[in-house]
Amino acid sequence: MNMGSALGFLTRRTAANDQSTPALVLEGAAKHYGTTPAIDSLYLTAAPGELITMIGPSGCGKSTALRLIAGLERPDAGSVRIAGEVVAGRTRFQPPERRRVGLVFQDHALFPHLTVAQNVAFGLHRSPRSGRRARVSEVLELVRLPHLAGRYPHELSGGEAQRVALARALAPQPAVVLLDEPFSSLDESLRAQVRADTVAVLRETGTTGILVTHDQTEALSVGDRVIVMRNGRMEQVDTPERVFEQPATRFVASFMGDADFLPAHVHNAVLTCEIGAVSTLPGWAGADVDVDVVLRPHEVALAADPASAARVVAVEYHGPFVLHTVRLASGRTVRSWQPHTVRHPVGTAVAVTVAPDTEPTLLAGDTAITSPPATGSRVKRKGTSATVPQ
Ligand SMILES: Nc1ncnc2c1ncn2[C@@H]1O[C@H](COP(=O)(O)OP(=O)(O)OP(=O)(O)O)[C@@H](O)[C@H]1O
Repeated sequence: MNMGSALGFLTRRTAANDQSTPALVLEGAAKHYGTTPAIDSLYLTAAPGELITMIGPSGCGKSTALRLIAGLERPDAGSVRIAGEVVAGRTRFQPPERRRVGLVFQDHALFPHLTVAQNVAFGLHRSPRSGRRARVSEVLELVRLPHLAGRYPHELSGGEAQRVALARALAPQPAVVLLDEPFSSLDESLRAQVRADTVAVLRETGTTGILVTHDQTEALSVGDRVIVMRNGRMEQVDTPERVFEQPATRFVASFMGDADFLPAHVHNAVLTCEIGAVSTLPGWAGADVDVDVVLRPHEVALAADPASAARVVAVEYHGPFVLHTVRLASGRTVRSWQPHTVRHPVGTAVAVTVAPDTEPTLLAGDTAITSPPATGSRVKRKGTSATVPQ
């Protein structure tokens, strides 16, 4: 049964879901440990009901960001506002239990000595006693576990425990639910189902969620927006499509999916690189400039060609597709996805081209550009630099 479709009668939109008030606002929130900035001036506005995924390398500050929002850490600077209320700022600090925030962790963090129902009721100690039992039943219904109300955590499967953790987080009707790698302890087949169920419940209840993940596919497929973090900063906050198709920086391009970078040149509005013409760039007619072009494996086409200097150097079978790595004449490599029936053996000479209609990202230095750099500015390429002609 699709859990989302069964939930209509349980939907309860809260004051926090007032569409005019952002569920969460970070304004310059920062946190240092000693001299290390774990979080460096974060700005974010999350709309009611929005689901935002957060991804970045280990140590980039994802958990610290969640801890600041939850009230488990005090910001050194900036403020945190939840459903219109300042909960951390220059003169104010609300402890976690006074914030309208729910938490779901990777390890579920259920109390082992309490039953499922008691775990869910735990967050309701501020609610009138009379309504608690009904609310516990309601959220257990929401996660499809009313029949397990009397069980203890050790009697639950991983997926069930995660749904109880979600029910507990949602019981007090928080304005924001923070989910810190909630599915990473589940095995792969279960993960997809629990993830779909969790997203359905968040959507159905109109709850705003910030979900930290290490999984790129999860970040792109679950989020209305994706935050890509790096070194305590938000490198890009954007829709999944733009994060993948129009990465703002070299780092985002390489972190979110496979990407290869080739030196390229724009002249007469045509972008060319070692493998030939890539695309035309209307609006770049006057530009004569060096850039780097970002190529993703699905954008690179291959054809056996004995006359080509490019050689296949690795072939990886991934099931639905086969990843070919090709060394070009320059020694640089690019990767190409081929359908699962296509296998160019290692050593095959191949012609490499860019798939038609590709609109690749261009980089000047580490930053993506969508228009020609200003005349006379310096365009830095990794390891080189060039001056845009006057
Ligand atoms: N209590 C602490 N004391 C000192 N340094 C800390 C503390 N907590 C985190 N840090 C440091 O702050 C930085 C950010 O850590 P954080 O746990 O937020 O990263 P993360 O992105 O969640 O990492 P991961 O993906 O590995 O969980 C790291 O350099 C970490 O070593």
